[in-house]
Amino acid sequence: MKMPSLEDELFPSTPGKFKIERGHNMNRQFHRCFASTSTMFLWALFLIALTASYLSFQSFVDSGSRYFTASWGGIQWEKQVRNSAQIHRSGGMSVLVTGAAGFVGSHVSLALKKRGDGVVGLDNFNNYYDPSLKKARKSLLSSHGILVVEGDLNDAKLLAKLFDVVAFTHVMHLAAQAGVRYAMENPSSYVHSNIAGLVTLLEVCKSANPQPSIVWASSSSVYGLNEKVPFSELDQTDRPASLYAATKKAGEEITHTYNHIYGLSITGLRFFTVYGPWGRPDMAYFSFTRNILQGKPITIYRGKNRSDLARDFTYIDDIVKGCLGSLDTSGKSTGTGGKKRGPAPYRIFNLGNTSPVNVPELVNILERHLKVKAKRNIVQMPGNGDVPFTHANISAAQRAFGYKPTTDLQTGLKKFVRWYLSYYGYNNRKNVQ
Ligand SMILES: O=C(O)[C@H]1O[C@H](OP(=O)(O)OP(=O)(O)OC[C@H]2O[C@@H](n3ccc(=O)[nH]c3=O)[C@H](O)[C@@H]2O)[C@H](O)[C@@H](O)[C@@H]1O
Repeated sequence: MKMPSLEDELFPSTPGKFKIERGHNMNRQFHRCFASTSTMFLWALFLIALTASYLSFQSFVDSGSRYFTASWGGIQWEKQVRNSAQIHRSGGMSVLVTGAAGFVGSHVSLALKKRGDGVVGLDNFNNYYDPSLKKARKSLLSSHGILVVEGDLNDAKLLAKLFDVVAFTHVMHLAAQAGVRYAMENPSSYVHSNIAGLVTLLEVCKSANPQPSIVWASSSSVYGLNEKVPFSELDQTDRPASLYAATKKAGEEITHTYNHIYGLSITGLRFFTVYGPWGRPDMAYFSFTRNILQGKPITIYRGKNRSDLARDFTYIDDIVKGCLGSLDTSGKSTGTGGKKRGPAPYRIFNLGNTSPVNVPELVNILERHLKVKAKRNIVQMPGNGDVPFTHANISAAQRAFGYKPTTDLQTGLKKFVRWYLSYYGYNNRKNVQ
């Protein structure tokens, strides 16, 4: 005798069994047939209802998770983005400013808005330095009608959405992992923002229709071990002294590729140690000010043979003028639908002050403005990516858009100290990291 298979057990109404009954009673067969048809109908209905409720649940979960995990999206949000991007002057531009809650980003955003351009900011508000300072900058921008969207450069969906909502004419790309010495502590953050984030942004820009023109922040640090002064854009830049510098140099090569293949208009700006109000707490002039006011010692690095280190410190307002000049003269991208239609501009400019000041002199100026003596701790410069000096040749930027820095370190630091004291107070009541 054949043993019932597992299949037989699960499906007792096999065709064979049904066959036997059919031979005995037609009436019963009819009823059974009718009964099984209506059962099948009910089952089908049940399955349809189940599928429909599953699908609607899924879409609820999808949209719900968007609302719970992302701070962007929705009709209201799109309206805010459009308002912020609105142009209020003839011949104006709509600019996506990345790193808008950062030091340079917030200043450039305000300057653009004030002259009637549309601005939408993007910033990930990371905690490399005190995020409350970034939030305060965001509030300042918001009071001038500028929206800063919270999101990361590597979020391609968010970037694409922003370009869906606004046909940006320009991108001012200032978001980056900054800081020369921190690269030894957290190398991957430099790759994440300065390489991966840059490529994500360029991918979205190259596919946008129309393509925007891009102006972005490179760095004076790309000159690395270059000793020829002042530093010219034509000098060698293949000997970076830090991973930070290497990622900025890589950015210059990567943007060149996108210019070459896709026809994106690119301008790279090599900033020289930018300082000023609303600045970065990780930079020397800022942390020195905090320590001097708190009576704490400051560490001053010294180079080979007891030589002082020097920087071509550049005041923020001069940098802002350079950024706006670059945007105004950037020329158009030539691609559409990800295809190049002709050659597009590729430019690199130094934006410096052209008069380097050594670090002990920077401290002297701060002492005078703060009316407090610094406790100086002078040590040999550690091998952590620093370069002994920087000095910009700015003739290329001068020719291209009349760039001419006008603020010396003495004047610029006075403005910085005034801001610092009004923001933090003499007792540094706000927690500066
Ligand atoms: O020009 C640039 O491209 C770079 O300028 C700065 O980098 P850096 O010039 O090193 O600025 P600070 O960190 O403020 O240092 C200024 C000077 O003070 C010195 N320093 C710094 C910190 C310290 O505790 N002691 C000290 O003597 C440094 O060695 C350097 O000579 C910025 O931090 C970078 O993000 C930027 O890209």
